[in-house]
Amino acid sequence: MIYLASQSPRRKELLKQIGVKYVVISAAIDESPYAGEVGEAYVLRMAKEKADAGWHTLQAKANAVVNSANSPCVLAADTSVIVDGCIMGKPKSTADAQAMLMRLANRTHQVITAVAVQSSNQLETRLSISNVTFRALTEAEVQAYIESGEPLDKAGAYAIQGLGAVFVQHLAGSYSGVMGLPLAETAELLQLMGVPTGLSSWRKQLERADE
Ligand SMILES: Cc1cn([C@H]2C[C@H](O)[C@@H](COP(=O)(O)OP(=O)(O)OP(=O)(O)O)O2)c(=O)[nH]c1=O
Repeated sequence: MIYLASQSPRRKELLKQIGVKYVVISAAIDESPYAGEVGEAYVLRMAKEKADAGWHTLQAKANAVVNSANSPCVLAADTSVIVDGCIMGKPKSTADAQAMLMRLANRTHQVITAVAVQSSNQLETRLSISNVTFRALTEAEVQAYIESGEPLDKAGAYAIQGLGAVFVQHLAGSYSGVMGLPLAETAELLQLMGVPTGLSSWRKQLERADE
């Protein structure tokens, strides 16, 4: 069992996809970048701060820790879109979303997701960097996309897993990482912490069948 310090529906869905059971806890932090902070450093700092805030929430609920069979751990992540060194988080308004999407049109940008797992004596992180190429976009189709409501809670104002997929010509990297939680890296961190995934229970079943 792990504690997920995230309100992102995508992160919940992706963890479920690999058969990880979790409990959601709150982890509110200030997400403003420092002056001059570069994308990789920023997302890593955000993921660590979310994991740390989640860990403090957990400690405040002492029972959860005491009653937990295994030593608990907190998982958090952060995703940003980077273009020309500029960090794009979630748009603050529809005008902001329009500006972001027009800036991403007809070129390649990076999507960086950091994952952090905090336990009582260990903090481990992983970084996933993907390159995504958008086709050319018209103002009218961007406007229609914004009216769908999809962009407003997504970094870079689009969802590769949603209608935004029609803008994506090429992806080099991790699909789940772009969506908010890189699953290869996440599974590796969970394995380090001794948290089972769906694959580990399949492995156990296969081992039992072999006996
Ligand atoms: C680029 C991209 C981002 N996103 C989402 C993933 C994240 O939820 C969001 C980036 O914002 P984040 O600040 O990383 O996460 P969040 O505020 O949604 O959730 P929390 O901090 O509670 O964990 O953008 C997609 O769903 N699809 C995409 O293609």
